[in-house]
Amino acid sequence: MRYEVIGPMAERFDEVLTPEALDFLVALDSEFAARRVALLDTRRARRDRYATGQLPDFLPETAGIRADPTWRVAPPAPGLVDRRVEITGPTDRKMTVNALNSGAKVWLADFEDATAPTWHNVISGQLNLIDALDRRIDFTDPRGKRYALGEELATIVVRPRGWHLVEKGIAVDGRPISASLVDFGLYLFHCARRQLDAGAGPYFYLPKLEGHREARLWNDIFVFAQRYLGLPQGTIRATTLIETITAAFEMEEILYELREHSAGLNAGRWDYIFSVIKNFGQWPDFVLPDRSEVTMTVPFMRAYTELLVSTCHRRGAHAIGGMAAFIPSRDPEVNEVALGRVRADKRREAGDGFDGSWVAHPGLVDTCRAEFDAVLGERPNQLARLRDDVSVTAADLLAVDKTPGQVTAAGLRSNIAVALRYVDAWLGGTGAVALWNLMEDAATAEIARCQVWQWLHHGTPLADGGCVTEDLVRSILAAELTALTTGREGTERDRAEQAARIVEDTALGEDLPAFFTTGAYARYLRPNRKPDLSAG
Ligand SMILES: CC(=O)SCCNC(=O)CCNC(=O)[C@H](O)C(C)(C)COP(=O)(O)OP(=O)(O)OC[C@H]1O[C@@H](n2cnc3c(N)ncnc32)[C@H](O)[C@@H]1OP(=O)(O)O
Ligand SMILES: O=CC(=O)O
Ligand SMILES: [Mg+2]
Repeated sequence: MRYEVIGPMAERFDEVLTPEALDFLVALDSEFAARRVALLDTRRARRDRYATGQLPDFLPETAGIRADPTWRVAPPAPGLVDRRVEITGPTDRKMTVNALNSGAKVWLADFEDATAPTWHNVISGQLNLIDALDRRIDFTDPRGKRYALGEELATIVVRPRGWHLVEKGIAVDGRPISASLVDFGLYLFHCARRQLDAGAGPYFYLPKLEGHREARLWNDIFVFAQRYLGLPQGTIRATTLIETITAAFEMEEILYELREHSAGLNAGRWDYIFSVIKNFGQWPDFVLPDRSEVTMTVPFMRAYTELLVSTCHRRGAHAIGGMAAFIPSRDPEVNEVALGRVRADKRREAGDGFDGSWVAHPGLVDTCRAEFDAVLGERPNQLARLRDDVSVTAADLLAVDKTPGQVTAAGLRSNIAVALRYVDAWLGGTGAVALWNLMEDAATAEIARCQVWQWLHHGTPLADGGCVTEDLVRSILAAELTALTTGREGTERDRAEQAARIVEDTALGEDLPAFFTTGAYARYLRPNRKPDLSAG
């Protein structure tokens, strides 16, 4: 097999893209690329079945795994015993230093929801991880602010991109390679030994899995990679995000497949909501109210998190909570509301038995820690707290019609504005942004554009009068585009117009595309350093 590096070699990229590291990626690709493609076909077929009215259920063929009380996942690895606060964020240099110094126990170094997958972001992110482990990442920014690693650093857990994405910057036999394999493979190749030397290990978060066969693929990749690199089997640890409705029916099986390498499950709430709309959005019983009303306490979300905690603890695995999207604000009143919402969210999670949770911003670390401290005290986790009181059925997981709330004109406008502005930022190379006091990333933007599609598809009535029509959506999109482009010239203006086209293509069509990122990446993000504005 022949590889070709298509992305340009910026300064020091040769330290990441060494011949040996590229050989490793090729070995991963030749062993696993076909299985990835087959699993993506399975995803499509499953979605087609849901389109004909079938609903998911717990699998009869794996009932034995669920009924067997004897198996457990591996005990927590060094650095992953106490995970009461985890900060997430992209891997640019400043965020890397800030996240590692934030006081959180874990940093989820994100190549997924929080990163726009430009070639530059992907490779420089890997370089930053290497530099952080070598403690040569300190720098002074143009404002004169000094960034330097402190003494007590968060444990790094890398989240590679999901199976749906490819990386065009590296081709194997003329095809773009799987983005998951690039992010996983480069990090493992360069950083596994560095992490072991530092007393931790190569740890991962696995995003957007749709079932246990995808977990089995990851497990087989881990076994192969450890053998290839001479690492003891079981060195890698992975926390799987349960962020699709289909994976919610296979939590036990996912833990089982990965058990030697598993570090638990995480409640990826935003992609979860996206997945519910994506899979069942065409059915009237699944129409959701305004995004702000789909909270963690509505019945179908509550069922999902309760099942997650009880499943994890029965198997000795960490249950990690999700992201409250509120971020600190410089406006004291707004800030107080945001902190209050985050506090309530983390209090509920700690009380429910989660072992820790996520924050999106260093300013929220203390809030999250205080809530988990109040429940955990000196204990590093609450794995011993079995939730035998929990009993969740398939109907509970699918009780979307019990979600209270309304669809409003403001909710529709907000979704259109968020989708447009987020996609615009993403095309410009930024994968997480603050919009109207909320953290928005790929998962939340997917909800926004899918809700527009869903309401349009059903001609959903608006609580304020009228209903959602194509004319209405187009007129709001046009107004939001005007607002966004005011004062912009040239390529900046072109980028906003591209973003509007992406929103149109992925929210206004007859069919609902599975991800906006796949088409937008194929068409607009070229593996050159600057976003390519000549496409379309
Ligand atoms: C659905 C999911 O998957 S959730 C997980 C994926 N999403 C994320 O990880 C989002 C992470 N959060 C972020 O990217 C950022 O917080 C944003 C974009 C939402 C807001 O960032 P900003 O606009 O820079 O916020 P703000 O100005 O308040 O930041 C203050 C400081 O904190 C830093 N900071 C903010 N968030 C983070 C973070 N997550 N990690 C590290 N540093 C951070 C900023 O870099 C800034 O540093 P500086 O003072 O040295 O310049
Ligand atoms: O990745 C997390 C999510 O909520 O989505
Ligand atoms: Mg997600």
